[in-house]
Amino acid sequence: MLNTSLSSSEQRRLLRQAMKAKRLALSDAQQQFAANAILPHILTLVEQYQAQHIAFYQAFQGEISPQPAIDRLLKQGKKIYLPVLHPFSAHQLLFIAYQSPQDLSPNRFGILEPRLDVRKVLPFEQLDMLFLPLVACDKQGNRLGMGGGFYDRTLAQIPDVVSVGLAHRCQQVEQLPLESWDMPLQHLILGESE
Ligand SMILES: Nc1nc2c(c(=O)[nH]1)N(C=O)[C@@H](CNc1ccc(C(=O)N[C@@H](CCC(=O)O)C(=O)O)cc1)CN2
Ligand SMILES: Nc1ncnc2c1ncn2[C@@H]1O[C@H](COP(=O)(O)OP(=O)(O)OP(=O)(O)O)[C@@H](O)[C@H]1O
Repeated sequence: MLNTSLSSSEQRRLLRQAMKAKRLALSDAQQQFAANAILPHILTLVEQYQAQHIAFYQAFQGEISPQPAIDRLLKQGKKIYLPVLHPFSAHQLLFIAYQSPQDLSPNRFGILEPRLDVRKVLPFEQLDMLFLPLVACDKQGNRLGMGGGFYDRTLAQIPDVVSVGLAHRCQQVEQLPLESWDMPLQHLILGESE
């Protein structure tokens, strides 16, 4: 996978392109299968850490969907949050409480997010667990995202949060080309698509 004649940023760009295409090529049935396959692993980790305030995301462009877990954890009385693009601060995320699909509208990338309501913003330090989407990951738990640095910045600001990457098995490579600011994940849950 690594081609040493290319710079790290060029390798990362090419890997992003290839892995986004892989994700998008999965059928609806494969997506459904994978989303259900990760559900028990998510529930076990939440139980293990006794997490109360938990952030997920709304899947887009072929990302593995955490929706079955969101629905189940809401029923258990957990507090669920979703990332919202900060209105003024570039490349920063806020986490807003989520209760139902009616709370959501698309942001500038077309990703569904809760409407910004200052009363629903969670201070970073209160977040117990953060489930993150990714474009590619490796066997050491390193993560490559969409390239905005949103989650790397967030993780740098919440060093104590339990970070869990969610992905399709086909998004894992042997070793990612890394940069100094990359934040490794504590856990990785990979869904088989069939
Ligand atoms: N589901 C989900 N939500 C998420 C993320 C994510 O990766 N997945 N993010 C994780 O960071 C943040 C949003 N970051 C994003 C960064 C880049 C692009 C994107 O489509 N970039 C285009 C260029 C578009 C443009 O410049 O206008 C591209 O890569 O082609 C989308 C989301 C917050 N919410
Ligand atoms: N903690 C940080 N503080 C400031 N800048 C950062 C930080 N982390 C990453 N960046 C910047 O963000 C940009 C994108 O980083 P990178 O390509 O690693 O994003 P990514 O991990 O793919 O995206 P994301 O984290 O949003 O999923 C880089 O230019 C990097 O310098």
